[in-house]
Amino acid sequence: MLEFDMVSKSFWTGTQRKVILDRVSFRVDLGESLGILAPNGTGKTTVIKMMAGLEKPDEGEIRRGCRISFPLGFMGGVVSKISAKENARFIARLYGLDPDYVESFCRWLCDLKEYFDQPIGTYSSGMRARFTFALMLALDFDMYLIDEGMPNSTDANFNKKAGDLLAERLRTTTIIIVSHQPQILEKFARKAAVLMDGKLHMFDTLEEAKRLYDYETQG
Ligand SMILES: Nc1ncnc2c1ncn2[C@@H]1O[C@H](COP(=O)(O)OP(=O)(O)OP(=O)(O)O)[C@@H](O)[C@H]1O
Repeated sequence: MLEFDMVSKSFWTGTQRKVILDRVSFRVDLGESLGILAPNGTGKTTVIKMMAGLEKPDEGEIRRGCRISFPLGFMGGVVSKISAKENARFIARLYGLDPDYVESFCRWLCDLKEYFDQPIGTYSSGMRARFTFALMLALDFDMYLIDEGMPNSTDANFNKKAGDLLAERLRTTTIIIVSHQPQILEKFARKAAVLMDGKLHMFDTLEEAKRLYDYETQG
């Protein structure tokens, strides 16, 4: 499980305080994938980072009772000076996994050909997105954190392979996905929440969440 207990978070922008979460409590249990709908700029990325432990709450407590992924697309642990191969093997060792397996899984999924052995600093943003997505799926997590859906890749072959794999993972793992587009959440989660004005409103269905979201964003 992942639990937020009276968690608050805000940023000082120089002229005002931007409140992301105001004493928010909720819990996500394994097997209950959750989609969080939020308009742009309300704090989707910040909340996902807090779930992963990359951003600290100002107040309150975040409890993690399972293996939670880094956010999809997060490049923090990846070193640009070395190749995808070397990164994959290094990170596999950090997580106590077989480096040969992680390397070959990533090589197959992101299909970067000879670039897989070149420094990541030479990749396009789409190639990087493909690699970090492959790496996330190669590691064994109970909960996957996804910011705004699939990686930004124009490679149709990769999108198909990655989409199928993610759908397959959904049967055995739990996904928390944040987006401003309800249609992205539909594919991943039945339970949904709306993040706005520092509060997280939880609903049993995406339909109910959409009603509040549409009302608030479209009037
Ligand atoms: N470290 C920081 N210092 C100050 N303000 C920040 C910081 N991080 C985020 N913010 C502000 O907090 C708000 C929420 O940011 P965040 O990136 O979490 O939103 P988001 O919903 O993911 O946005 P988008 O949809 O545009 O990607 C924004 O107004 C942003 O400028």
